[in-house]
Amino acid sequence: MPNSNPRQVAFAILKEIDRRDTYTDVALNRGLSGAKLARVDRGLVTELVYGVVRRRRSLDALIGQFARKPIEEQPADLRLIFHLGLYQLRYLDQIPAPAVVHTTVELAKNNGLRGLSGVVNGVLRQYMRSPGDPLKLPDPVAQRLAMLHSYPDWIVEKWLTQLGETETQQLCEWFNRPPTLDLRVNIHKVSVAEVETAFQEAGISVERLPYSPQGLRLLKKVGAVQQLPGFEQGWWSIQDGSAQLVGYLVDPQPGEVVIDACAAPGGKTTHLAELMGDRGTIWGCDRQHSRLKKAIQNAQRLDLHSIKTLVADLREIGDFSVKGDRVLVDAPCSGLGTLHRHADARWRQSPESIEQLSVLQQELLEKAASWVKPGGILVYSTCTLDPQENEQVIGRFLDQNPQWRIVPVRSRQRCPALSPEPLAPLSTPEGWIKIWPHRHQMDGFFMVRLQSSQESI
Ligand SMILES: C[S@@+](CC[C@H](N)C(=O)[O-])C[C@H]1O[C@@H](n2cnc3c(N)ncnc32)[C@H](O)[C@@H]1O
Repeated sequence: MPNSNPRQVAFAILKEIDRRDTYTDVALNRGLSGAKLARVDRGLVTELVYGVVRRRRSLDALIGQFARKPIEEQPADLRLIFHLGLYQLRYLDQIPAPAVVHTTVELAKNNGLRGLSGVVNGVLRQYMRSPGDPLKLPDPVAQRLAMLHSYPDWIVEKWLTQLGETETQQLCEWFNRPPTLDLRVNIHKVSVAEVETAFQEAGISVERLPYSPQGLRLLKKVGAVQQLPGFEQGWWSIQDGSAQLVGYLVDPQPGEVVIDACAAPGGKTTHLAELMGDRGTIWGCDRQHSRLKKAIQNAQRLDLHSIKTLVADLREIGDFSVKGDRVLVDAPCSGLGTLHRHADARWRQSPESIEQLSVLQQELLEKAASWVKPGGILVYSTCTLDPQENEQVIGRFLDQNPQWRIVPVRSRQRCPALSPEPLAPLSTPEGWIKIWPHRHQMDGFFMVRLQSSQESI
C-alpha cells in the first residue's frame, strides 16, 4: 500500500540515498511517485530530503555532541532518524518542537529501533534545552564556516582564497537557499512582454532579469512547469539567468555556422538558434545520445529548425566536416556554481575529481579550437567557480596556443533584437565573466571569449 506518512517517506528516500548512493533528485522522484501524499506533505518530504542531504555535516556534528556513541558506531538508520529530527528542530520553524520529538520517536519505533527510541527522545530534548546555538564550532575559519554551513573544508578553503571571509560566508548561505527558477523567452516566437502578460493573467508573478534581456524569474514556487502558460507553444525554456549570458557572449549572427561542442540537453544550443533568428546552421555535439535526444525534443517544441546533432566523443572526432564561425565549449564541470540546485553535489566532488575534470576540459578546448574558422570565435564556459577548471584551463590554453587571445566584452556587442547590451557590466579586467551567486543572484558561472590572431570577423 502506498505510504501516506511524509516522515516515513522521507526516511525511506534517505535510506535509498545512503545505501545505494542514488542521486538525491532521482531517489526523491521515485519515492514521491510511489507514495500517496497531499500536496503540502509532498513539499515537506522534498524539504526534508534536500535539507538533510545538504546539512549532513552540521547534523552529524550535533549527533557527535549529544549522543553517547560516536557517529560511526551508530546504526545507519538511527543516524538518519537523528538527521530528520534535528533538521526539523534546527532549520524549520513551522513544526512545533514537541511534534518533532513525538514524530521522530515514532519513526524510530516503526522502523525496528523501538529499543533506541529513548535515545532519540533524549538527544532531541538535549538539543532543545541547550542555550544559544548548541553547535560547537572549531576555531580555524575554513572549518568553522564549513561546519556551520555544512560543506567539505576543501570547498570553503577555495572560496576563502578567492573571496575572503565575509563573502565566503555569504556564498555559503546563498547555496543553502532554495534555487530560483528562470525562463528564457523564445524571442524567435514571442516577445518578453507577451510572456509576462500571459503569466500575470494566470496569477503567476514574474520579474525581469537585470542582465538577460530574454529572462524572467518566477517569484513563487510553481508546480509542474509543463502546466505553465506558453510551454506547449514553445514560448520559453527553463534556463538560469547566468546560463543565458553564454549565448550573448557567443553572439552568433544569422547565417553563420556555429558548433556547440558539448550541447546536451540543448539549453544553449536552442538559445543560439533563437539569437540567430533560426537562420544558419548550429551543430550540437555531445557524447550522450539520450541527453542529446532532449535537445532535439526541445528544438521541436521551440520550433527551431537550424539545429543538427552529432553524437560523438569530441576527443575521438578527427576533423569536423565544417569549420565554425563560432564554437562553444560549455564544458563538463564539477558544478560548484550550482550547489543550491544539487543537494548532494558538494559531497560528490573532491579535489581529485576537479583535477580529472580540468584535464578533460583542457582536451575538449584544444579539440574544439581546431574547428574554428580563421579569425572565428571560441567561447569556453562552465558552471563552476573553481579556478582550476576555469582561469587555469584558459591560462594553459593561451600559453600553449599563443595565436589565441581573450576578446573582452565590448560595451556594444551585436545582439540582434536585444537591448540593452547585457554583458559589459559583468566583465572583469582580465576579460572574462565570472558570476558569483551572492553578488549577482544567479547560478555561479565562468565564461570567456577567445579569438585567434587572424583576420577578425
Ligand atoms: C555542462 S554540460 C552541457 C550543457 C549544455 N550546453 C546545455 O546548456 O544544455 C556538458 C556536456 O558535455 C558532454 N561531454 C562530456 N565529455 C564529453 C566528450 N568527451 N565529448 C563530447 N561531449 C562530452 C556531457 O555529456 C554533457 O552533456
